[in-house]
Amino acid sequence: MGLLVDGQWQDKWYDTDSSNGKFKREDAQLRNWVTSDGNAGATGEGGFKAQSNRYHLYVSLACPWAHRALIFRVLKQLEDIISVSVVSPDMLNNGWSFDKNNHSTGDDLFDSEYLHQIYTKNNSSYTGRVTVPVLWDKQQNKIVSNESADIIRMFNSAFNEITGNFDDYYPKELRNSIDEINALVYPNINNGVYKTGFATTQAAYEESFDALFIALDKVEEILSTNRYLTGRKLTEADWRLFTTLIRFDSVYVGHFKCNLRTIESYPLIREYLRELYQFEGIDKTTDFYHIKRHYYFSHAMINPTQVVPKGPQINYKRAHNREGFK
Ligand SMILES: N[C@@H](CCC(=O)N[C@@H](CS)C(=O)NCC(=O)O)C(=O)O
Repeated sequence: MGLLVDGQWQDKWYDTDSSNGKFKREDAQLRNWVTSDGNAGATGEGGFKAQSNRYHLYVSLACPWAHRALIFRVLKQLEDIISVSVVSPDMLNNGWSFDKNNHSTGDDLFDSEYLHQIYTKNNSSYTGRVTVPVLWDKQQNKIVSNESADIIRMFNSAFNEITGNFDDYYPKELRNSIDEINALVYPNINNGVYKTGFATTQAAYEESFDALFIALDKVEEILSTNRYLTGRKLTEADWRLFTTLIRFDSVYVGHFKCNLRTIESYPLIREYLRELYQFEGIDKTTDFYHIKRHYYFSHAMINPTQVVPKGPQINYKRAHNREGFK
């Protein structure tokens, strides 16, 4: 675990001393957009036109943020258009690696050993954390984006003319509701589990723990009247929540001490989670070996023995009861 400083790799854990034990996630720095015509998107520079076989996605199958991108690649039928390399689940002294002997596909573009080499290929004096997902432009040999929230919006619409898939997970009429749900889910749940698990003081831990379960209770309440988070239509907001829910009972309950309740103990969320998991193509984006191995083996500061738990045994494929909801 570490980061790049002026292009040099430094092995360092997150600094929580300067924030009273609170984990603060660094903002993604590389924020260009692939667009259908190559014009600049909401942030960054232009020049990234949607084209078949031009872009490559670097992911970890363990990571909830990278998982979003993989899900949108499947939902939007981009599998033949955007290629993928998967890092090893073990993120140790050199950060994410491409060790083919340890469950990585290898780096299909440059055969690099570590993901930080992709960041320095893009900018030889880069300073910052080396995170997944990364969207790489094979034509210009540079990083388009390392922000999953942006990457899923690009995938949602930029390639529509190429794939003929016009499914819209961020439709105009629902944008306000989606943004509202994201504002509840991101800080309290998606990032909330990390804030809880990486807290290094009791007070910081309890603060995010409480906020996390208040937010999950709120989600349970929403799902009592709505099939999906914003109503009848499955949107980006649901997929953003899904990647945390599917890791929750296997990892966050134990490893991150998010143990007031399990997802299996929420009568509505557990069914909703199954519905999303059973959506076509989603199970193949979800890998519980990578998920459990990454967290329990890589965070030696939290789990020094690196022993990975065998359970829990949960059948995400059993029938769910969400069909009745309108
Ligand atoms: N804002 C980023 C966050 C990505 C992120 O933090 N990924 C984690 C893996 S789950 C990572 O690569 N962490 C490495 C590190 O922090 O050094 C996004 O959503 O794309």
